[in-house]
Amino acid sequence: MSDLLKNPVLGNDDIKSEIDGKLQQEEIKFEGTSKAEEREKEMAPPNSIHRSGSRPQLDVSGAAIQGNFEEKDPTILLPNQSDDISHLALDIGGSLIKLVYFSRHEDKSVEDKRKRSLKQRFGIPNGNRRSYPILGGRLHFVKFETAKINECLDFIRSKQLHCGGMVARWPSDGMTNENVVVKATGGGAFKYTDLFKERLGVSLDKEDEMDCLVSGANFLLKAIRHEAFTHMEGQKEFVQIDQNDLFPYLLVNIGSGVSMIKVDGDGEFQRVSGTNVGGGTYWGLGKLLTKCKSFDDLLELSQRGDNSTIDMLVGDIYGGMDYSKIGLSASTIASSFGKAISENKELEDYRPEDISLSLLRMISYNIGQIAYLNALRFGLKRIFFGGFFIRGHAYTMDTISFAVDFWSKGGAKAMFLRHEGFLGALGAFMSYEKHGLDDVMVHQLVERFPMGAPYVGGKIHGPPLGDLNEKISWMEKFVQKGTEIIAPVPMSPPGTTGLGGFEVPLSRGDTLRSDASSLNVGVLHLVPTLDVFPLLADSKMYEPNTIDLSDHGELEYWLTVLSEHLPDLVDKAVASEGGTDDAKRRGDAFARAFSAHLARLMEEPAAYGKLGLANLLELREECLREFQFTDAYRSIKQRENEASLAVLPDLLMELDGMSEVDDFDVFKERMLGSGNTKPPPHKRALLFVDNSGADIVLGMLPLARELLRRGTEVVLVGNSLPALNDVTAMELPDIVAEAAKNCDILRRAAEAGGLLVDAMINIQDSSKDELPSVPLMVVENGCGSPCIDLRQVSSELAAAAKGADLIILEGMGRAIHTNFNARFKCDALKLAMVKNQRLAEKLLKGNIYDCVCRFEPAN
Ligand SMILES: Nc1ncnc2c1ncn2[C@@H]1O[C@H](COP(=O)(O)OP(=O)(O)OP(=O)(O)O)[C@@H](O)[C@H]1O
Ligand SMILES: CC(C)(CO)[C@@H](O)C(=O)NCCC(=O)O
Ligand SMILES: [Mn+2]
Repeated sequence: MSDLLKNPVLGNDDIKSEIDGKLQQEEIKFEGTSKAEEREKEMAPPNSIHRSGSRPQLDVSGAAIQGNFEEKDPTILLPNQSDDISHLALDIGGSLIKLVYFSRHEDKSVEDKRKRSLKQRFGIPNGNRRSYPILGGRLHFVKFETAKINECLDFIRSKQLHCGGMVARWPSDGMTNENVVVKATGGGAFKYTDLFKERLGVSLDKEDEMDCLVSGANFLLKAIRHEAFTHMEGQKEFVQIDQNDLFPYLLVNIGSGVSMIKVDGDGEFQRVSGTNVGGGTYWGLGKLLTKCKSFDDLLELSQRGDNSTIDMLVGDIYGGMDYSKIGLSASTIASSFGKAISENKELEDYRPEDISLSLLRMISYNIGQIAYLNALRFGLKRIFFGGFFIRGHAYTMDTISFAVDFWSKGGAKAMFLRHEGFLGALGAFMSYEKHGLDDVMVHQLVERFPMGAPYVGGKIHGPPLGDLNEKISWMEKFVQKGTEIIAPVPMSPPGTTGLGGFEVPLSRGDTLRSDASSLNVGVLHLVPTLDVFPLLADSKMYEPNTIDLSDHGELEYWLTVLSEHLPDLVDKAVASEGGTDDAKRRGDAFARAFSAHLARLMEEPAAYGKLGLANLLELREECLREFQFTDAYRSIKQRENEASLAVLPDLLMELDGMSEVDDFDVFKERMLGSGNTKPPPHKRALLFVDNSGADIVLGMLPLARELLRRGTEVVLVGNSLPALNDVTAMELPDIVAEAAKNCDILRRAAEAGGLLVDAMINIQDSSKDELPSVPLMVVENGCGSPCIDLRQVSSELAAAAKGADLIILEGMGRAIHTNFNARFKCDALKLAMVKNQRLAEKLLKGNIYDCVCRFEPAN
């Protein structure tokens, strides 16, 4: 007997259960597709739509190479290529307007000598900036109620999203919008054409709604890691879809109405079914029956509901008995709302909570069932559900999953998409072919979760606050009034529906666990210069995180560690900015914001997608940057570097006095050989460095020096952005230059590697009395976190890695928290001191302050 039969009131206890168990992740299989089904499949209307992939012509007249002609991929300026492609796309549906818009990254990259010499050596491409004009920026996701379209128009105007690429040139000149065309889909693209022309002066370029849903879904499933997830009995489990095994699938978009689309490939699909009983039905009927003022209120009501007061159950009909012969238990819903017929009650006699739940279950089950039937009809293995009816709501997803599971007898599983309601808008955005978004690869996208919107009473109100001051003053108001604030403070644009931010569940579920999260999506950063680290043994199987935070105990522990460390971090951050009043305000706001993130994650660990310790640590750094703390450890790092550099000469002398460097067994053998055999030195070593001060100066530099002495090229790999007291790539050349003052080996290697700017000339006319040295180089790793995800590294690191045959990962973040279990194509050495008791015990069966030395030779 299935679970549905035993317990149709799915939820209650099941839903409350904590997120520590795991769903079995299986290939979804239907038990056989019959001949009749095959026939049906053939009879389906042959209206598959194929989309042309042609790209518009570039205007290359007057093209000129910018900068150095000798570069491998120089930037080409196209002065006559108009840049007025819009950076906004819309999906105007029956209930909601969805916006996807793009903001360009400021190009802060400086072409210093270090970079130029790396380019010469490795031939690093320019990040394809021109071939992907859209890259190098952020994609934002926002929604509004269609009924409040004016707010949407105001938002577009306030952000100048309607001005295309010309905003920088003529910011306030209304005339410039004349030729701007904005891609739009959904029925409203037709209905509101004139309104957009009148109010914003832009023309809407209509894109087919189904076309957009499909290209949006295909993009997400291919380009975003862990976009899809299953949700059963309160358990969310991210699914990694194999890009080469994505099609065919059934896409069920639950908007106001429901569309079911069989997707066979990019631009290859067929709308096979639909139902008019959808999200609009739930919200519309719910509004009439409960007098609720908002969709969220209605959904919240359902969480306290008991539908058996309204629904007619099998037991109501069968005198409390199961109808087991046909597999129905007494508690199965026989007829939604059926109890209302026989009782002599008015609408007022029913609890709105019960009505809402009954309605939600009726509609979700029905959609789940129709979806299953269509999947069966075409022999489809996967069903993805999108549309804003789902709204990240645990109970809704559980109900749909349950229906699919029940009807398919466990053979099929429903899957959901994190960007649920934005498929159409994303698809419309991608139809700007000049953006080249369809070529984006997984490793070029980074999702971030800024503390976007005011957060009160466990709820996020309003749109993300872009302005720093606005953010801080909101946080301050929050502090003053605490949880008493229930209404959002005025902000622009008012009255939007909870966008860009995240909400903390209101109740952990008296009856139902809420994860009232209207938007669990962050801002998508597109970074064209990111690459997959080429020395990973198996990049598909690679998992950076050593610690799995889906284990509740682990999550709790690490969240506590981070919150306990917070006051100290704030002190340091404030001090790093001179301890001014402004810095104090920002520090305070940072602390609130970061605590809010932690609280949110404690409540719902998967709120921001799949969560690992590395993500948490990066979130903290991002949050600091968000409140403009660019380098909290700046002065501490400086002090420690100076102190260490002062004792370096003595250390080097001591090391030189030793017969051989203090080594450890296997690595020692690989380096020094045994007996008479002297193994050849490595050709090039990548040293992923960690902390400033003694760590880099007295640890890694002497190690680099030993390698250089043996004739191994050394590449120091430093962070692109500051994180804790980690040394950054930017800081390394100066540290090396200081160290080189007292050491010939380092000096000559640094010269050869282009690190000593003044000495560059000497290399050119090659000093006669010195033998040429192997180079010591510095590359940035592409990240700003104490950990490193090797699926997303800088192109210069990827280029340097191509000739490397030794990797040394140093420090807790890079060698233990992440990459402890990573396997490489070449020799790898992982070095760290374990500064955490729990890790020492659990992971290494050792003690705090033990040192880890893992040497893994290439197979
Ligand atoms: N804040 C909200 N306001 C109104 N409806 C919401 C809200 N949040 C979620 N919903 C639900 O989402 C549905 C709309 O989903 P979606 O935006 O995907 O569809 P749509 O594009 O407006 O409709 P259609 O595609 O049928 O034209 C609503 O009918 C409602 O059930
Ligand atoms: C009409 C659309 C496509 C508009 O998005 C949608 O609301 C829908 O699919 N409605 C269901 C219509 C039907 O197939 O019965
Ligand atoms: Mn829609």
